[in-house]
Parts: sequence; C-alpha cells; structure tokens
Amino acid sequence: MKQKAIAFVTSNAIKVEEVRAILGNNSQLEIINHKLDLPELQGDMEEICVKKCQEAASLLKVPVMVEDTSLCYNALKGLPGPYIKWFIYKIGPEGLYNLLKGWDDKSAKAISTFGYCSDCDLGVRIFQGVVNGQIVPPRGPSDGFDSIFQPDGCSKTYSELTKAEKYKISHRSMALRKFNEYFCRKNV
Ligand SMILES: O=c1nc[nH]c2c1ncn2[C@H]1C[C@H](O)[C@@H](COP(=O)(O)OP(=O)(O)OP(=O)(O)O)O1
Ligand SMILES: [Mg+2]
Repeated sequence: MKQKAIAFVTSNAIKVEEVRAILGNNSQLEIINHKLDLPELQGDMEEICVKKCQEAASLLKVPVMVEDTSLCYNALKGLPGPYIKWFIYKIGPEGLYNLLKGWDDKSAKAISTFGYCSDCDLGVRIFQGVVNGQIVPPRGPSDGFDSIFQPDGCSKTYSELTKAEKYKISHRSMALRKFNEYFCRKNV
C-alpha cells in the first residue's frame, strides 16, 4: 500500500511518466502530478531547484517535489547546465552538437536534481544523480537532449535505448533511487 502522497510539481509530462515508471509499484510513495511551470531563477542547479521547490511548497501547502535537469559540457565549464531547456528550444540537438565543433573534449554530464519539501519552514532536501557521457551527432528520435547524449560504457544514445533501458541507468533514476532510499530509511 502507498504510504505517502507527494505532489510532483512539473510542466513536463515525460518527467512524470519516468518518475512513476522508475519508482514502480513497490515504492511507498504515491506521485501525484501537479502541472505547473514554476519560475526558475538563475544560479547553479541546486539553487534553482531549492527556489523552485520553495515556490511549489508555498503555493500548494502540501509535501512537494520538483526536478531540474542539467546538461553540462566539460569543455564549456558546465554550460549549458541548467539552461539546457532554452538551448534545446533555440538550436535543437544538431545545434547542441555543433556547439562543441571547436573542442576535442566532447564529454558531458547529465544531471538530475530533485528537491523535496514537506513543509515550507523545514527547508529543501536535495537528491542528485549524475551520468557521465559524450556529446555525439544526433542518433534516434529527438526528445530533449536524448539523441545527442551517449552514456559512457554504452554504444547507444539515450534515444536509442528502450525506455526500460534508459530508466535503469539514467541520471533521473540515480537521483530517484536516493530519494526512495531516504523515504524507506526514515519512513517520513
Ligand atoms: O532525461 C532527459 N533527457 C533528455 N532531455 C531531458 C531529460 N530531462 C529533461 N530534459 C529536457 C527537458 C527540458 O527541455 C530540459 C530541462 O529543463 P527543466 O527545467 O528541468 O524541465 P522542464 O521545464 O521541461 O520541466 P519542469 O516544469 O519540471 O521544470 O531538458
Ligand atoms: Mg523548467
């Protein structure tokens, strides 16, 4: 039986689908989507996530979680990072690959940062998952940056993996595993 209901505040339906699939039926957590595109302040990825989570908690006044995804190019000292959404929107996967044309180092990190807040006064707990990989010419269906990100040790891009394969290794599943462990341990 599900023991704890958490409002996952996100405008992104794919995130909701992934979170439900990754947590699966065994989780004690019941994820209820609240579809809202929250304001995202500038800053590093943790700061953005904390502010987004506080905003969600003060609006809804129930336990909330939010997630922020970053794609960090090592050659560009971590950019686009949390601003990846606007890069995808403006220049697409091809443009994201071309950004590294002048660099030999094509390595990057896909990072998922979850924020959880049970009460506005109690602060925000952060859970992060990081996957190292390479930026490659687009392969597979275009969904966010999936077609240009090839995890290290894998011959396929995220786009070329089945959903189940991506869920097993992704930045989001690594962060969610920590999230789930926290709730199992604390039973909060
Ligand atoms: O696993 C992923 N694989 C490929 N692309 C991904 C992934 N996860 C997020 N993405 C895209 C969506 C958005 O263009 C940007 C992150 O921006 P981010 O602000 O975190 O997401 P969002 O605005 O779509 O939803 P939200 O309302 O939860 O902020 O990277
Ligand atoms: Mg967003």
